[in-house]
Amino acid sequence: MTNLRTDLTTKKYRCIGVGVVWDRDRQRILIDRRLPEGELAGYWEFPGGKIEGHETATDCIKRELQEELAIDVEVGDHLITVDFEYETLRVSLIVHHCMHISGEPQAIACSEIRWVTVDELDTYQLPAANYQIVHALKESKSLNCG
Ligand SMILES: Nc1nc2c([nH]c(=O)n2[C@H]2C[C@H](O)[C@@H](COP(=O)(O)OP(=O)(O)OP(=O)(O)O)O2)c(=O)[nH]1
Ligand SMILES: [Mg+2]
Repeated sequence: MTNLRTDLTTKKYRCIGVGVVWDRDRQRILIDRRLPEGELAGYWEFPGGKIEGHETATDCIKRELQEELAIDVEVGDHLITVDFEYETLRVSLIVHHCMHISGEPQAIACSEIRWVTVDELDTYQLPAANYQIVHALKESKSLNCG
């Protein structure tokens, strides 16, 4: 009971807009590597960030991708929302498919960027919450391929 109360009062909660950015021929997705210090240091992720008070998830994703990677995207369909609890943080990741419109991705707020296929995602170290996203991507891919 004490632990539960401590968790409820001290655990930070953040709502994050996340983009699965497809290249023009819809073969590859953009992932970035988090900086070597801070939360989830060195993990690979889908780009995104905190939803500000006034924003929709779509607004947030468009803004974050411009700020973090200097790319312009069209935010499309919702893929999945993942609620996940880390040791010191609770997050909701609101994930949308995006189309890359323009701009060569720049590693502004991350250490590295790569375009990868859905199958290649398995070889990268991703935050625990992201496995649900990868699963949803594989499911939508198998549906698309009939
Ligand atoms: N962007 C992103 N965040 C993720 C993913 N998976 C995952 O667990 N997270 C978590 C890690 C962080 O705790 C949180 C997002 O934090 P962030 O550092 O990107 O947030 P931000 O860009 O708004 O940065 P800041 O305001 O905290 O400086 O969501 C993911 O695939 N992409
Ligand atoms: Mg971010």
